Amino acid sequence: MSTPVVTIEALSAEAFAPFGWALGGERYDAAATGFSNPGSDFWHVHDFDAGAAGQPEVLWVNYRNDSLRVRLLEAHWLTQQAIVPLGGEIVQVVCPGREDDPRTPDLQRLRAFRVPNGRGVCMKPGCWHTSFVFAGQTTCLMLTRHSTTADLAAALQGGSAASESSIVELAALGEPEPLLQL
Ligand SMILES: NC(=O)N[C@@H](O)C(=O)O
Repeated sequence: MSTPVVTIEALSAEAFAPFGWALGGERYDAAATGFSNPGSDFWHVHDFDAGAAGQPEVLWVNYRNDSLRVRLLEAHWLTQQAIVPLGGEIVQVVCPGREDDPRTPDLQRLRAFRVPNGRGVCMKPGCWHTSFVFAGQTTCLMLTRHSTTADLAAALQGGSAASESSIVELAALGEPEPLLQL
């Protein structure tokens, strides 16, 4: 089974639109709700949705996987999830579910985006994903859902299946593990 190679793409709102929203940027968006003066700018970029009855949660996340090989993917079924790198960059891998089975990633449509410091992404619920760095560790601010985090942490710590998230190993699907490249 040959190893698929996936080229890491530059982040843009258009390219990321099938998976969610690209966030932020250095330039003030005068067309958005906000304000600018010589001392600061603020502007609207996204209305985060933690899902019905969801309590939005800020999570601090460190990423250290620099293998650039996609061995597993994760999806959260109730909430959007935003990731904003702080002081570094990440590579965000995203993948839609199969048309006939959203609970299984459609690996033919897997993509990877470079998310630089000062930008971010917010994924739609059900977006299969995983994250990498090029070297070292990148700390990120994450917006997610309180119950999803508690459910996922309990599952990862206890070895049980999560209810609000799914994690699949590509090998268990009989799929090759893509390698990311610039
Ligand atoms: N906490 C949590 O949900 N983490 C994962 O979704 C992830 O992408 O890191």
